[in-house]
Amino acid sequence: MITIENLGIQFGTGQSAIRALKDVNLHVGEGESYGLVGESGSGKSTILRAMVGINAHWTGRIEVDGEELSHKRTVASRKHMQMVFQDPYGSLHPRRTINDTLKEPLIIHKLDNHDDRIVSILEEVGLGPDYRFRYPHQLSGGQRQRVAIARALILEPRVILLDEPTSALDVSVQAEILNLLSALRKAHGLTYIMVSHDLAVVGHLCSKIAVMNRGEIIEEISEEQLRSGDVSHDYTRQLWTASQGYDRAALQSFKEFA
Ligand SMILES: Nc1ncnc2c1ncn2[C@@H]1O[C@H](COP(=O)(O)OP(=O)(O)OP(=O)(O)O)[C@@H](O)[C@H]1O
Repeated sequence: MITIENLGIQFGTGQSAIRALKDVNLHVGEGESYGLVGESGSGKSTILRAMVGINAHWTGRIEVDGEELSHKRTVASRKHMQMVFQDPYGSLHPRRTINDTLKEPLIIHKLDNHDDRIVSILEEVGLGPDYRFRYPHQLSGGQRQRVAIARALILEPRVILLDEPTSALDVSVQAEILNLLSALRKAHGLTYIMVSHDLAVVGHLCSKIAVMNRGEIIEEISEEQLRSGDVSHDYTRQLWTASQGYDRAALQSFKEFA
């Protein structure tokens, strides 16, 4: 479904140039959920931004659903690949009702039956029709992120790119949103790429995970490796230990205390 070959991006020139991506290669099968983890600045979001055309000066090859992407995306080509951002408040217009927010992509992409589509998508993301004419500030963080997911889903895309979709939320709400994303993927046969700096969050949703460091994928790990911790790269092991994190640390300190 998604194939990326030798993807490279440089920001700036000369001495101040940053090679944000260096020959990134990855493949995501149809209906799969693929995670990108790594510390801040490792290049995770840059991959998603190149795919949706926000970063347009990439080199290499990106193929989605059998179509090779050009550097400039057309409206039609954007419909099938939607992105959900980290900050649901920042990504929703404060003076637009939820109805207006959900209607906008339908108008841009010339889809009909606006009312039916809006009511049904709100229900799918767990928000009843009462929310339809509210403004973002009248919703909780989790509810706002549900609206952002509805906005992506209303165009019936095949691919959704998730850029830290839960990191602005409380831990209990994070799990709800991850469960919702997982259910939607199964119900609609969606393909996901999800970025996070947290291996535990990505592990909740993804069956394959690429670990990034300084613009490169240094290791790709499977669900089984994630469970067992059988990883080869030291950096991946550090991330894995941190994700097992606090139970073990707590146990260790308990032993020391005893
Ligand atoms: N538009 C830009 N102009 C200049 N440098 C950029 C730009 N976008 C990203 N970078 C740089 O590219 C590198 C990768 O950034 P990117 O946002 O992809 O990292 P990330 O792994 O997603 O980190 P984070 O988790 O903090 O979002 C960083 O060094 C960043 O400063």
